Amino acid sequence: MVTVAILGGGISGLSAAYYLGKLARSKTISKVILLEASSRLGGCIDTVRLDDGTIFERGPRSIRGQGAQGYNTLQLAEELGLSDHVLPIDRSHQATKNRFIYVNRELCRLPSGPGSLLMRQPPFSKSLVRLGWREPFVASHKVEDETIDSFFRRRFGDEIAKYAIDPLCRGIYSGSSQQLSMKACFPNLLEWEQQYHSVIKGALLAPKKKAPDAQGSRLVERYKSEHWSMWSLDTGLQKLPETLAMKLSQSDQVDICLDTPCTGLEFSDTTGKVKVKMSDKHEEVDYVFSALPARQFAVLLPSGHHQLAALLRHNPSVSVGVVNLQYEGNVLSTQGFGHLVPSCEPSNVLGVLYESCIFPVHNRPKGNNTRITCMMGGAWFKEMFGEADDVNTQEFGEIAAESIREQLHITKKPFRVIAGVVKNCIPQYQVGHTQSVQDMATYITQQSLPLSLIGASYDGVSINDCIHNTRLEVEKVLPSIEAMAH
Ligand SMILES: Cc1cc2nc3c(=O)[nH]c(=O)nc-3n(C[C@H](O)[C@H](O)[C@H](O)COP(=O)(O)OP(=O)(O)OC[C@H]3O[C@@H](n4cnc5c(N)ncnc54)[C@H](O)[C@@H]3O)c2cc1C
Ligand SMILES: C=Cc1c2[nH]c(c1C)Cc1[nH]c(c(CCC(=O)O)c1C)Cc1[nH]c(c(C)c1CCC(=O)O)Cc1[nH]c(c(C)c1C=C)C2
Repeated sequence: MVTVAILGGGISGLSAAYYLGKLARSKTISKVILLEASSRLGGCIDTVRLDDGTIFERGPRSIRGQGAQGYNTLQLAEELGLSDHVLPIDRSHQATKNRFIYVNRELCRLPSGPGSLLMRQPPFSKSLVRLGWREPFVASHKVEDETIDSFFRRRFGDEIAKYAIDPLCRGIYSGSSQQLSMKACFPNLLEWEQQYHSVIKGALLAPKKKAPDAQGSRLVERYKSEHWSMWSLDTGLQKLPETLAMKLSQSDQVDICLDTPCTGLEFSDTTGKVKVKMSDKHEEVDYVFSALPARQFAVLLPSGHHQLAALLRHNPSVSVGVVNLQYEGNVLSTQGFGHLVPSCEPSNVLGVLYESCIFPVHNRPKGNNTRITCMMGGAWFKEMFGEADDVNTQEFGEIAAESIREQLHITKKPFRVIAGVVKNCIPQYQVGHTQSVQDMATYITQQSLPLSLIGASYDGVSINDCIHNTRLEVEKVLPSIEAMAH
């Protein structure tokens, strides 16, 4: 009988336990222990549910439906019985179409849809078509990897790099386009440059990916027929890890241990087993899935594996100040998903989400009120606010309220402000990241370590990526885990 340990109770760790239970042949895995350091499951997914019915997200708020990864999460939601709890947003919704950047004290709508590519919209000096038409004629470079900023500057010019790509990197990674890796974050575009000598030509000529299979999922069919773009859940995204945990706790094989940090690992050459250390005890298991942020996993490795530890330390993770604000009345004059602030602007804020517009059912049910979330820090956290452990979160609330007053012209005072810091929450895939991940895999194979690395640190930070990559990894290693039973 085989025993497995999963380190980390975020969405990746929980998905690993779920797919092991779903895909393993009956009774081959006798026990799965999932260790979570904190007193809560879900990791970055963190919904605040207030007594008056208001729902705020401190972490992710929406999941995209597109592609194999998006379909997989919808399928998971359906398997968990969450179909009737899904809050969809369709492609014609304001939150899909209206995304803004705040430049020169103005909110500027980002182009969406083919028509808007032809129009000049501030802050751009020309239409995106006129800014980008030369790209197919720009000489291509054979580079292994480079920063996102350098790629877009050389192919599309400064304006696109500054006003489209820089804020995009802030709105997904809380990161700097001058540090993030093109190969890790936008691999297709880099490939198109190599293969077609142009991103635009690649977009037009590359064979279109076959539409993924809906796998018989009714929720995926609804996504397609109702033209959804993204979705959440009626009581917030936390319901996803909560329901996963509930489902897992119905199994005799799974043991979820909260407040139980893993403090170290030891790999035995003789038995092939792994000693999983906790503060006051240990467990011997046959296989380990680490769903921890890479740098936090690095410190758990025994000293003999310093080469793997060094690779795991390649990327930093950044902290994000998250401030949820609630106002009486409908104070938002601009409807949309939110706005991002490019790094060239003199603002402490990365972006502002117009939560009431995205998911109005999460508003306080009685009365007219507005919810807004402000995010700050990220790759600039230290230079703006100092060490994440030392910040005064009240100051964050004040900065957020002031930025909202200035950027959205909301002069009313919020009646509720919830400010906090989500520490080291988004990994920054720096140049060379893809190679590091490959080197980690090679090391694990060469050393025959009974270990899988899953989670946001490796191959995509979105919830979709975390769940889908975990599923692929479980499918890949399950035969060898099952073979240990004999
Ligand atoms: C502010 C914010 C907004 C986001 N918005 C979106 C969005 O809109 N859409 C989207 O798709 N994605 C979004 N993301 C990204 C997404 O939420 C995360 O990448 C994803 O949830 C990471 O999941 P994970 O399980 O890999 O890691 P985590 O959620 O970080 O989980 C790791 C877990 O390991 C635990 N742990 C740490 N050390 C130990 C130890 N020694 N022993 C045991 N346990 C340990 C931690 O307590 C944690 O619970 C957002 C992220 C943030 C921070
Ligand atoms: C300002 C900080 C952040 C905002 N959202 C995130 C951060 C760090 C995190 C985040 N947002 C998205 C993802 C998932 C990406 C995916 O592949 O699914 C993550 C990790 C979704 C997203 N949000 C914005 C964009 C352009 C995307 C990409 C996918 C999509 O097009 O839907 C824009 C955006 N993010 C934030 C704001 C204020 C904002 C405004 C336009 C906040």
